[in-house]
This record gives sequence, structure tokens and C-alpha cells, in this order.
Amino acid sequence: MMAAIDADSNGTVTQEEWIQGGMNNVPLLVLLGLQMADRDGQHVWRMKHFNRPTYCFVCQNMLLGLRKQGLSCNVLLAQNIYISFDFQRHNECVSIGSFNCDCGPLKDHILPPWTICSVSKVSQSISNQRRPIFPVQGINPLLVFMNPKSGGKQGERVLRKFQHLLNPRQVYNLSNGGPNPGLHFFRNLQKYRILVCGGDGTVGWVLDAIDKADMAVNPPVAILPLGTGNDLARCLRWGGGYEGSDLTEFLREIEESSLVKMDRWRVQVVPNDENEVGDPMPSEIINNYFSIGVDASIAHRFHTMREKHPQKFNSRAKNKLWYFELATSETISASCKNLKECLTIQCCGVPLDLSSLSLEGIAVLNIPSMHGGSNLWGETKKAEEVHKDDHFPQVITDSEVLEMSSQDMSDRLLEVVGLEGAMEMGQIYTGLKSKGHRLAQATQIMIKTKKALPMQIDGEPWMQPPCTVSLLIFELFTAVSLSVDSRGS
Ligand SMILES: CCCCC/C=C\C/C=C\C/C=C\C/C=C\CCCC(=O)O[C@@H](CO)COC(=O)CCCCCCCCCCCCCCCCC
Ligand SMILES: Nc1ncnc2c1ncn2[C@@H]1O[C@H](COP(=O)(O)OP(=O)(O)OP(=O)(O)O)[C@@H](O)[C@H]1O
Repeated sequence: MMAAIDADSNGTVTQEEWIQGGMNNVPLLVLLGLQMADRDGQHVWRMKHFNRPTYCFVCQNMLLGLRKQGLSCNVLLAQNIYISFDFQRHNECVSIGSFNCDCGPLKDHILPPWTICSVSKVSQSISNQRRPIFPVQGINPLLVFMNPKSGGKQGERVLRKFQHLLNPRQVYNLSNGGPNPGLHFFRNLQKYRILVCGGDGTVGWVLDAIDKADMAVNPPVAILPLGTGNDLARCLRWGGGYEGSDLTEFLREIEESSLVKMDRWRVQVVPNDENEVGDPMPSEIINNYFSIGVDASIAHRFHTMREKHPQKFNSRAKNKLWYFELATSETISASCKNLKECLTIQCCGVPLDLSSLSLEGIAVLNIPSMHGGSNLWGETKKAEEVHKDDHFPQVITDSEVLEMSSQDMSDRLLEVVGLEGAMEMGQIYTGLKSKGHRLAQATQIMIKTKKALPMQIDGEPWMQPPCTVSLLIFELFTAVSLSVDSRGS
């Protein structure tokens, strides 16, 4: 430490060097009990005891000693509130390299505390949540939303871990006011990413809030799959369900991810009888799929039971068992048999002929995953694929052409698939059957129902009295996807 204050390196420390060193030298300031900073967002270096083997960020050697082995950087968020970064170093190494920490190995994701408006700059009466961020160039922090209700029930632990790894002010629990407080806090930033920790319903909830917030930039969205089905996360290669793996590694995968476009669809439901009140519709936007009949009936019963007895649905495995039990009882009761007598379907004005089929369900797909990983449209052999260009028809109902037509989540086409029942769904889920009945591909779909039927949008079910359902393109949406190379599939 003395060497660091001996400015002319002559082996002695003069009074001027001592005073000057006292101003600049961090260990000396710490020894003197002076803080390095007292303003929001500033760095405060403190002597610290490290319980675990810890390495110096400058020389990469271990911090040795019994008591306080080295300095750790803490950043002042507000009066007496600090966050600490893994940016520790030896006393001797403190004068080497940058004085300020750069937020450490996860700097690409961290919201630097000094970008947050300080208490003195904004009225003290404004709550922490409301303080804006300075629109600093060159940062791309991650805004994290977590839903503790999602099926895997890992939310609380994940929240704490992200609060530790990142700046706690960029991590939001959706149970405390939904997505709006976080979106509002980040509103000044030109560039940021969103991470949704939850199931398909949660992703839809956040996308819906982004639409309604009418923001200057629409940030790309990555997913940590905490739900039960996690169909969108599967398609974007974030996995079928988080199993407790290293979240630092997951954050690195977000850095390496690429952007993909995805269609989103608007759904309008007009009841035949205005006075017949059904359940409220969960959403007016479809990201993943829409369905009527057998699977919506299973999803509706699951949803109702989960609302009533949440303690029975406290893990992903238990939830899947419930789905299996409900699917088995649906097979026996066949509550949606003879569906073709209860509805008609038109694709861009072309009526579908369902007379030769015995169906219990109709699924309309935007993504190639449903029911927690089933590909209902099925694979199309590359060699046989029909090439789609701008002149490609907006509706296909010819069964031979459909057999050669592949599914794409950004082609402005929806796929219509017929389902025979829960047993067939089980066969597709287990791979015993390769697909459902391909009925059509189209840019516009209209379904008229003649009796009350269960319906679902992205896994959120409801009971709908007789009505007309119209599906129309809403927008192309940018989601973050893992690049094919980084996970190899
Ligand atoms: C030859 C028969 C094959 C039987 C197949 C046997 C076993 C299937 C094995 C496991 C399936 C178990 C559970 C499904 C797992 C996850 C489902 C998650 C779905 C989900 O989360 O979706 C929601 C949101 O994403 C939306 O909910 C739905 O869409 C509800 C659909 C649930 C699909 C369930 C598919 C599995 C059906 C299994 C049918 C078994 C029939 C047994 C018949 C016995 C007759 C006496
Ligand atoms: N748009 C929303 N608004 C308010 N709460 C929502 C919304 N979407 C989901 N939720 C709540 O979050 C809970 C969990 O939904 P989520 O979709 O994340 O998990 P899941 O149903 O287990 O997973 P998955 O949909 O992937 O099968 C829902 O039961 C509901 O209570």
C-alpha cells in the first residue's frame, strides 16, 4: 500500500505524498474509515472477509488470509442501500486497472446503478419504483419479470438469484402490480431486453402489457420456462421447463441469442346472443395457438381446479399428472364428441368440409408446439416442401398440398388441425402418432359455434356461449431466440 502512495518511487513517503495518497488510495481511505463515495450510484470499496475461496479480479490469484482478505466493490443505490458486485481484489492490486468496477462478468445485462436518477435529482416524495433511468448510450440491460404462480413453482428462488446476480432494481415480481412498474421504470432506455420467467400465460401477459404501454422501442423478449407447458419457450429453444441449472450460464446464452420474428394474431369473439354471459376472454391476442373442444375442456378443468386448490398444483410433475388424469376422464366422458355438428369453419371465406371426420377438437396454430411439446401439424419432409412466395395463396385446403406444406411462425399463415380426442393427443404427445388432421392454412379464419364450448388461447381457457370467432393478423413480433448453433438443435 505504501508503494502505491510513494508517487516518485524514491522509497520514502513525504507529507504531500501521504496527503495526496490519502485522497487517492482506496485501502488507506478504508483504513481511515472514510467512504469512497456518498452519492447514489457511486462505488464504495470496503475491506471484506470472504467465506468461500475468492479470486482477485486483477491478478486472478486467491485472496488469502484469516480475517478481511481484500476489497469488495459496493455500489450505493440510495441512502444506506448497497449492492455488491463480484469485483473483489487484493489491497495491493487496487491501484492496478480501473478504479471503478464495470459491473463484472454480467455487465451486458446489469442495469448500472449510476444510470438510476439519484434521490437528490428527483423529489424525495417519488417512490423508488418510479425513479427513471438516465437514457445512457451503450447499455443493454435486462428487465426481468417473474411469475411466482407459474406451474413449476420455482419463481421465488429464481427471483432471489436474479436479484443477487443483477441489480435488484431490474428484477420484478409480477404478483406486485404486473408488468407495468418495470416497463415504466425502463421507459427512457433506447435499448434493453426483457426476460420473462414464467409459462405461456405469463409471456402473453407481458407482451400484452408491452402493446398497451405504447413504448418508443419494443424490446426483444427471452423466456426462462417456469410454466407447465412452456410451448413458446420450446419453439424459441429456451427449453421445456427450467430444472435449476446455472442462471449465470443462462444469462450468457441470452447474450449469444439471435432475434426471430413471430406473427401475432387478433381474436374477436362476438356472442350470438348479447345477453348470454360466458366467462371473460383471457386475451384478445394469440401468440401461440387457439383451440376449441377436447383440449380446451381439459385445460378448463385443470384451470378451475388449480384456482380452487392451488396447493395441489405445486410442481410441474404434479401438474402433468393432473393433465393426464383429466385427459383420461375426458376420454371416457367425450364431452366434445360430434364437434362438427356444433360448429362451422371458414378460411378466407372457404368453408371446410368436416363431414368425413370424427373430431372432438379444432386447434389453430401459430407455433409448432402445443400441449406441452406436441407438434400437431407434424413435420414436412424438406424434399417435398412447397415453396411459398408473395404470390402464394392466402388459403390452402387441398389435402395433397397441405401434406407438402410446412409450418412457419412468421409466414402470416395459421394452421388448422382437427383432433379426434384425448387418446389421439396422448399418441401425438408420446410420438406414437406423427400429427393431427391437417385441415387448412390461411391468413383469416372464422368459426361459428352453435352451443357453449370450451375454448383456449395460449393455454388460458374459458367457457364460451355460442358465438362467431374471427382470427386476423395483428403484427409481426420480435422475440429473442437462441441461435441454432448455440444449443445444436
Ligand atoms: C395409446 C394411448 C396413448 C396414451 C398416452 C399415454 C400417456 C401420455 C403420457 C403423458 C402425458 C401426461 C401429461 C401431459 C403433460 C403435459 C401437458 C401439459 C399441457 C399444457 O400445459 O397445456 C396447457 C398450456 O400449455 C394447455 O392445456 C391443454 O392444452 C390441455 C391439454 C393437455 C394435453 C395432455 C396430453 C396427454 C393426454 C394423455 C391422454 C391419455 C389418455 C388415456 C386414455 C385411457 C383410457 C381409459
Ligand atoms: N394475463 C394474465 N394476467 C394475470 N394473471 C395471469 C395472466 N396470465 C397468467 N396469469 C397467472 O399466472 C398463472 C400461471 O400462468 P403461466 O402460464 O405462467 O403458468 P402455467 O399455466 O403453469 O404454464 P403454461 O401456460 O406454460 O402451461 C395463471 O394461473 C394465472 O394465475
